[in-house]
Amino acid sequence: MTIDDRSQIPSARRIVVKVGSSSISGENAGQIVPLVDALAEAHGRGTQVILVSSGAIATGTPFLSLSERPTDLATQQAAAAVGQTVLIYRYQDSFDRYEIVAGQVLLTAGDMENPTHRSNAKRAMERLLDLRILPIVNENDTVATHEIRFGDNDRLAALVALLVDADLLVLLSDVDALYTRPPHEPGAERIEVVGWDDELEGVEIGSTGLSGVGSGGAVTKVSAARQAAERGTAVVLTATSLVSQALRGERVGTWFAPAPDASAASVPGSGLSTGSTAAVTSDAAAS
Ligand SMILES: Nc1ncnc2c1ncn2[C@@H]1O[C@H](COP(=O)(O)OP(=O)(O)O)[C@@H](O)[C@H]1O
Ligand SMILES: N[C@@H](CCC(=O)OP(=O)(O)O)C(=O)O
Repeated sequence: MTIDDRSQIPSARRIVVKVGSSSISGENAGQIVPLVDALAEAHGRGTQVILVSSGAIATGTPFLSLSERPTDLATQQAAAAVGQTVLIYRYQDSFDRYEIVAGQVLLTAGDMENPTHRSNAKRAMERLLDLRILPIVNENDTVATHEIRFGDNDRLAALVALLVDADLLVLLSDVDALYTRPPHEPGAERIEVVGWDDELEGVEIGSTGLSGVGSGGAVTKVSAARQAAERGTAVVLTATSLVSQALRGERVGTWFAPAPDASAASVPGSGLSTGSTAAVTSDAAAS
């Protein structure tokens, strides 16, 4: 189904929620519990929920006795190998409170481009959802290389949303919305709605935030949101602390309106769509 408005979110059939490293690692590791509460609430009303979670490298870093996120690929892979198991344990421990079983799915960019791997991933995901298991997806960091890495999980989340034909993609971050400029800068204003085909004229989108933990920043979030919206999947970009309000359909974050005729904007066979900029519009114009 097409979700045209936030108020329809509670009746979504299938949603993908993406959370970034900065929101669920380090001093924010405690945010896993309220995140799981919100996902369990949606799961409990019959929505099929897929979580795309970053955080393997950030979670693993202290276990390697490193004080900062490693910069070289091999140490990132080592940190991810250690951190991914800890991360999944933390999620499952929290989902146990609701008797929800999670399933780990690790994907690479190559998997999404290779038709056989892609259909294998789709089949596995569909089966997990049929079985009422909640898939937790991350990039397969230990086998990915610089050339094939997604580079950020925002794009991975958009690809997963398209793969499983989700009604809604929720991109969570450490800021509550997309702003007209990096939110710590003076004069930054919250953007309520972005039309699927408008240009973000005058909007300054920075890379990663002050935490130094994430890797994508708002650039990758806007790009991922556009890719999904152009293909007809609605997107909410908001803070991890507002996920339960977002999933209840409250007016939080930035709403990326889905294209009414998704096929018109797509590139056949690529799984992605064209266009590199989005636009700020008034609420009335875009919704
Ligand atoms: N125009 C903007 N609107 C919102 N956030 C922005 C903007 N420009 C830069 N950012 C930054 O992007 C950061 C989110 O990206 P990142 O740190 O990679 O987080 P995550 O780990 O959640 O992916 C925010 O902390 C914010 O400071
Ligand atoms: N796959 C990596 C994600 C890298 C990353 O930091 O992504 P993000 O926090 O979404 O910007 C990990 O789990 O550490």
